[in-house]
Amino acid sequence: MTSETSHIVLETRELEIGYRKKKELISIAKNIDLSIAEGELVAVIGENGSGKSTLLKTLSGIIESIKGQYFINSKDISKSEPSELAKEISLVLTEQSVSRNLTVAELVALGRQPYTNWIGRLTQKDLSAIMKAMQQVGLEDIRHKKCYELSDGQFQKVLIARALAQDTPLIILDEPTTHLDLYHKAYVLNLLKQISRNTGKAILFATHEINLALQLCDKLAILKDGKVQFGTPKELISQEAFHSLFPESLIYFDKTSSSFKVK
Ligand SMILES: Nc1ncnc2c1ncn2[C@@H]1O[C@H](COP(=O)(O)OP(=O)(O)OP(=O)(O)O)[C@@H](O)[C@H]1O
Repeated sequence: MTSETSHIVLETRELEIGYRKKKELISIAKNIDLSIAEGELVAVIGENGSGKSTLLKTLSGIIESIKGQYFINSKDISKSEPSELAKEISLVLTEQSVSRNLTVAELVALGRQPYTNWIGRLTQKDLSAIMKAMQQVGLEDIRHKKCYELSDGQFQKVLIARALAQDTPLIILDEPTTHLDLYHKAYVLNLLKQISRNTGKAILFATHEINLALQLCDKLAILKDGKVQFGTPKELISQEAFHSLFPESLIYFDKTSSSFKVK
Protein backbone atom coordinates (compact mmCIF):
# COMPACT_ATOMS: atom_id res chain seq x y z
CA MET A 1 0.00 0.00 0.00
CA THR A 2 1.23 3.53 -0.72
CA SER A 3 0.20 6.84 0.82
CA GLU A 4 -1.64 7.57 -2.44
CA THR A 5 -4.05 4.73 -1.78
CA SER A 6 -4.07 4.41 2.02
CA HIS A 7 -5.30 6.60 4.83
CA ILE A 8 -3.12 9.61 5.74
CA VAL A 9 -2.38 9.84 9.48
CA LEU A 10 -0.09 12.89 9.64
CA GLU A 11 -0.10 15.78 7.23
CA THR A 12 1.76 19.07 7.54
CA ARG A 13 1.02 22.08 5.35
CA GLU A 14 3.58 24.81 4.83
CA LEU A 15 4.81 24.24 8.34
CA GLU A 16 7.53 26.55 9.62
CA ILE A 17 9.49 25.50 12.70
CA GLY A 18 11.90 27.33 14.97
CA TYR A 19 12.37 28.62 18.48
CA ARG A 20 11.77 31.75 20.49
CA LYS A 21 14.77 33.75 21.67
CA LYS A 22 13.60 36.48 24.05
CA LYS A 23 10.89 38.09 21.89
CA GLU A 24 12.35 37.05 18.57
CA LEU A 25 11.22 34.01 16.54
CA ILE A 26 14.18 32.22 14.97
CA SER A 27 13.20 30.10 11.96
CA ILE A 28 14.95 26.75 11.44
CA ALA A 29 13.02 25.34 8.47
CA LYS A 30 9.95 26.31 6.47
CA ASN A 31 7.50 25.08 3.83
CA ILE A 32 7.51 21.61 5.38
CA ASP A 33 4.94 19.41 3.65
CA LEU A 34 4.87 15.87 5.02
CA SER A 35 2.28 13.20 4.44
CA ILE A 36 2.52 9.94 6.38
CA ALA A 37 0.05 7.11 5.84
CA GLU A 38 -1.05 4.44 8.29
CA GLY A 39 1.47 1.63 8.61
CA GLU A 40 4.35 3.79 7.37
CA LEU A 41 7.75 4.14 9.01
CA VAL A 42 9.40 7.50 8.33
CA ALA A 43 12.81 8.81 9.39
CA VAL A 44 13.85 12.44 9.84
CA ILE A 45 17.51 12.82 9.00
CA GLY A 46 19.99 15.66 8.75
CA GLU A 47 23.30 16.71 10.24
CA ASN A 48 23.69 17.89 13.86
CA GLY A 49 21.74 21.08 14.48
CA SER A 50 19.65 20.81 11.28
CA GLY A 51 16.38 20.92 13.25
CA LYS A 52 15.25 17.29 13.63
CA SER A 53 14.36 17.56 17.33
CA THR A 54 12.69 20.94 16.78
CA LEU A 55 10.47 19.40 14.10
CA LEU A 56 9.47 16.48 16.34
CA LYS A 57 8.89 18.74 19.36
CA THR A 58 6.69 21.00 17.23
CA LEU A 59 4.57 18.12 15.96
CA SER A 60 4.23 16.80 19.54
CA GLY A 61 3.01 20.18 20.80
CA ILE A 62 6.01 20.80 23.08
CA ILE A 63 6.90 23.96 21.17
CA GLU A 64 4.74 26.17 18.97
CA SER A 65 5.08 26.26 15.22
CA ILE A 66 5.91 29.60 13.61
CA LYS A 67 3.55 29.12 10.70
CA GLY A 68 1.44 26.50 8.93
CA GLN A 69 -0.79 23.70 10.07
CA TYR A 70 -0.60 20.01 10.86
CA PHE A 71 -3.29 17.39 10.94
CA ILE A 72 -3.80 13.95 12.47
CA ASN A 73 -6.46 11.94 10.67
CA SER A 74 -7.57 15.18 8.94
CA LYS A 75 -8.10 16.96 12.30
CA ASP A 76 -6.17 20.21 12.68
CA ILE A 77 -4.12 19.73 15.84
CA SER A 78 -1.81 22.74 15.39
CA LYS A 79 -3.44 24.49 18.34
CA SER A 80 -4.54 21.46 20.42
CA GLU A 81 -4.06 21.26 24.17
CA PRO A 82 -1.46 18.70 25.41
CA SER A 83 -4.23 16.60 27.04
CA GLU A 84 -5.98 16.24 23.66
CA LEU A 85 -2.71 15.58 21.84
CA ALA A 86 -1.88 12.69 24.17
CA LYS A 87 -4.65 10.67 22.52
CA GLU A 88 -3.28 11.40 19.05
CA ILE A 89 0.51 11.28 19.46
CA SER A 90 2.79 9.32 21.77
CA LEU A 91 6.27 10.68 22.16
CA VAL A 92 9.42 8.71 23.01
CA LEU A 93 12.35 10.83 24.11
CA THR A 94 15.44 8.75 24.86
CA GLU A 95 17.02 11.33 27.16
CA GLN A 96 13.76 11.92 29.01
CA SER A 97 14.02 11.76 32.80
CA VAL A 98 11.91 8.69 33.57
CA SER A 99 12.15 6.99 36.94
CA ARG A 100 14.20 3.84 36.45
CA ASN A 101 12.96 2.74 39.86
CA LEU A 102 9.68 1.59 38.30
CA THR A 103 9.17 -1.95 37.10
CA VAL A 104 8.81 -2.58 33.36
CA ALA A 105 5.04 -3.07 33.73
CA GLU A 106 4.66 0.09 35.84
CA LEU A 107 6.50 2.20 33.28
CA VAL A 108 4.49 0.77 30.38
CA ALA A 109 1.31 1.48 32.40
CA LEU A 110 2.19 5.21 32.37
CA GLY A 111 1.21 5.14 28.69
CA ARG A 112 -2.43 4.81 29.84
CA GLN A 113 -2.40 8.16 31.66
CA PRO A 114 -4.42 10.00 28.97
CA TYR A 115 -7.28 7.53 29.60
CA THR A 116 -7.21 6.94 33.35
CA ASN A 117 -9.16 8.95 35.91
CA TRP A 118 -7.42 11.43 38.22
CA ILE A 119 -6.36 8.70 40.67
CA GLY A 120 -4.83 6.80 37.78
CA ARG A 121 -6.91 3.66 38.46
CA LEU A 122 -6.47 1.12 35.66
CA THR A 123 -9.53 -0.51 34.10
CA GLN A 124 -9.58 -3.95 32.50
CA LYS A 125 -9.19 -2.20 29.12
CA ASP A 126 -6.07 -0.40 30.38
CA LEU A 127 -4.59 -3.64 31.75
CA SER A 128 -5.12 -5.49 28.49
CA ALA A 129 -3.60 -2.58 26.50
CA ILE A 130 -0.53 -2.70 28.78
CA MET A 131 -0.17 -6.49 28.41
CA LYS A 132 -0.65 -6.31 24.64
CA ALA A 133 2.00 -3.56 24.35
CA MET A 134 4.52 -5.64 26.35
CA GLN A 135 3.78 -8.69 24.16
CA GLN A 136 4.26 -6.67 20.95
CA VAL A 137 7.84 -5.80 21.90
CA GLY A 138 8.61 -9.06 23.76
CA LEU A 139 8.78 -7.83 27.36
CA GLU A 140 6.40 -10.26 29.12
CA ASP A 141 9.23 -12.29 30.69
CA ILE A 142 10.92 -9.28 32.27
CA ARG A 143 7.80 -7.30 33.20
CA HIS A 144 8.54 -7.49 36.95
CA LYS A 145 12.15 -6.30 36.61
CA LYS A 146 13.10 -2.82 37.75
CA CYS A 147 14.06 -0.53 34.87
CA TYR A 148 17.47 0.19 36.46
CA GLU A 149 18.30 -3.51 35.92
CA LEU A 150 17.80 -3.27 32.15
CA SER A 151 20.29 -2.77 29.34
CA ASP A 152 19.87 0.33 27.15
CA GLY A 153 18.37 -1.85 24.41
CA GLN A 154 15.81 -3.39 26.78
CA PHE A 155 14.96 0.02 28.23
CA GLN A 156 14.35 1.39 24.74
CA LYS A 157 11.87 -1.45 24.18
CA VAL A 158 10.08 -0.44 27.41
CA LEU A 159 9.74 3.15 26.16
CA ILE A 160 8.36 1.85 22.86
CA ALA A 161 5.90 -0.39 24.74
CA ARG A 162 4.74 2.62 26.79
CA ALA A 163 4.03 4.46 23.51
CA LEU A 164 2.10 1.42 22.25
CA ALA A 165 0.05 1.29 25.47
CA GLN A 166 -0.86 4.94 24.84
CA ASP A 167 -2.55 3.64 21.69
CA THR A 168 -2.29 6.66 19.40
CA PRO A 169 -2.39 6.71 15.58
CA LEU A 170 1.07 8.36 15.49
CA ILE A 171 4.22 7.50 17.45
CA ILE A 172 7.12 9.98 17.41
CA LEU A 173 10.60 9.00 18.63
CA ASP A 174 13.67 11.20 18.94
CA GLU A 175 16.84 9.21 18.25
CA PRO A 176 15.56 5.83 19.54
CA THR A 177 18.88 4.08 18.81
CA THR A 178 21.23 6.36 20.76
CA HIS A 179 23.63 4.35 23.01
CA LEU A 180 22.85 1.07 21.21
CA ASP A 181 25.34 -1.20 19.43
CA LEU A 182 24.94 -1.87 15.70
CA TYR A 183 22.88 -5.06 16.26
CA HIS A 184 20.48 -3.34 18.66
CA LYS A 185 20.18 -0.26 16.43
CA ALA A 186 19.04 -2.54 13.58
CA TYR A 187 16.87 -4.54 16.04
CA VAL A 188 15.02 -1.47 17.34
CA LEU A 189 14.46 0.05 13.88
CA ASN A 190 13.29 -3.31 12.56
CA LEU A 191 10.96 -3.61 15.56
CA LEU A 192 9.49 -0.19 14.69
CA LYS A 193 8.96 -1.37 11.14
CA GLN A 194 7.15 -4.53 12.34
CA ILE A 195 5.00 -2.44 14.70
CA SER A 196 4.03 -0.02 11.93
CA ARG A 197 3.13 -2.91 9.63
CA ASN A 198 1.26 -4.97 12.24
CA THR A 199 -0.66 -2.17 13.96
CA GLY A 200 -1.19 0.32 11.11
CA LYS A 201 0.29 3.07 13.28
CA ALA A 202 2.34 5.78 11.58
CA ILE A 203 5.82 6.04 13.10
CA LEU A 204 8.09 9.07 12.70
CA PHE A 205 11.56 9.14 14.23
CA ALA A 206 14.73 11.21 14.09
CA THR A 207 17.96 9.35 13.53
CA HIS A 208 21.60 9.58 12.54
CA GLU A 209 21.45 5.97 11.26
CA ILE A 210 20.95 6.95 7.63
CA ASN A 211 22.15 3.67 6.12
CA LEU A 212 19.70 1.67 8.25
CA ALA A 213 16.90 4.17 7.63
CA LEU A 214 17.44 3.86 3.88
CA GLN A 215 17.00 0.10 4.11
CA LEU A 216 14.05 0.02 6.49
CA CYS A 217 11.94 3.17 6.07
CA ASP A 218 9.09 3.80 3.69
CA LYS A 219 9.96 7.49 3.47
CA LEU A 220 12.57 9.94 4.71
CA ALA A 221 12.45 13.65 5.49
CA ILE A 222 15.84 15.27 4.92
CA LEU A 223 16.48 18.52 6.77
CA LYS A 224 19.12 20.68 5.14
CA ASP A 225 19.66 24.44 5.02
CA GLY A 226 16.20 25.28 6.34
CA LYS A 227 14.39 23.05 3.83
CA VAL A 228 12.88 19.58 3.95
CA GLN A 229 13.05 17.09 1.11
CA PHE A 230 10.50 14.32 1.60
CA GLY A 231 10.02 11.10 -0.33
CA THR A 232 10.68 7.39 -0.61
CA PRO A 233 14.34 6.27 -0.51
CA LYS A 234 14.12 5.54 -4.24
CA GLU A 235 12.76 8.99 -5.08
CA LEU A 236 15.34 10.75 -2.92
CA ILE A 237 18.23 8.72 -4.37
CA SER A 238 17.13 9.56 -7.91
CA GLN A 239 16.92 13.26 -6.91
CA GLU A 240 20.52 12.95 -5.59
CA ALA A 241 19.23 14.29 -2.26
CA PHE A 242 21.98 12.53 -0.28
CA HIS A 243 24.92 13.80 -2.28
CA SER A 244 25.31 17.14 -0.55
CA LEU A 245 24.07 16.08 2.88
CA PHE A 246 27.56 16.12 4.41
CA PRO A 247 30.83 17.76 3.31
CA GLU A 248 32.09 15.37 0.65
CA SER A 249 35.72 15.65 1.71
CA LEU A 250 35.32 12.67 4.06
CA ILE A 251 32.18 10.69 3.28
CA TYR A 252 30.18 10.27 0.09
CA PHE A 253 26.93 8.67 -1.00
CA ASP A 254 27.48 5.52 -3.05
CA LYS A 255 24.51 5.17 -5.41
CA THR A 256 25.28 1.52 -6.23
CA SER A 257 24.96 0.32 -2.64
CA SER A 258 22.56 3.15 -1.57
CA SER A 259 24.72 3.91 1.43
CA PHE A 260 27.27 6.35 2.76
CA LYS A 261 30.91 5.34 2.60
CA VAL A 262 34.16 6.76 3.92
CA LYS A 263 36.50 8.06 1.20
N1 LIG B 1 15.56 26.96 22.51
C1 LIG B 1 16.61 27.15 21.73
N2 LIG B 1 17.49 28.15 21.97
C2 LIG B 1 18.55 28.36 21.18
N3 LIG B 1 18.86 27.60 20.09
C3 LIG B 1 18.01 26.59 19.81
C4 LIG B 1 16.86 26.31 20.60
N4 LIG B 1 16.22 25.24 20.06
C5 LIG B 1 16.96 24.87 18.98
N5 LIG B 1 18.02 25.68 18.82
C6 LIG B 1 19.02 25.61 17.74
O1 LIG B 1 18.34 25.21 16.57
C7 LIG B 1 19.12 24.32 15.78
C8 LIG B 1 18.39 23.02 15.58
O2 LIG B 1 18.38 22.29 16.82
P1 LIG B 1 17.81 20.80 16.92
O3 LIG B 1 18.06 20.33 18.31
O4 LIG B 1 16.40 20.78 16.42
O5 LIG B 1 18.74 20.04 15.88
P2 LIG B 1 18.94 18.47 15.64
O6 LIG B 1 18.92 18.27 14.16
O7 LIG B 1 17.95 17.69 16.43
O8 LIG B 1 20.42 18.26 16.19
P3 LIG B 1 21.18 16.94 16.75
O9 LIG B 1 21.31 16.00 15.59
O10 LIG B 1 22.51 17.48 17.16
O11 LIG B 1 20.38 16.39 17.88
C9 LIG B 1 20.46 24.20 16.53
O12 LIG B 1 21.35 25.11 15.97
C10 LIG B 1 20.09 24.55 17.95
O13 LIG B 1 21.18 25.09 18.65
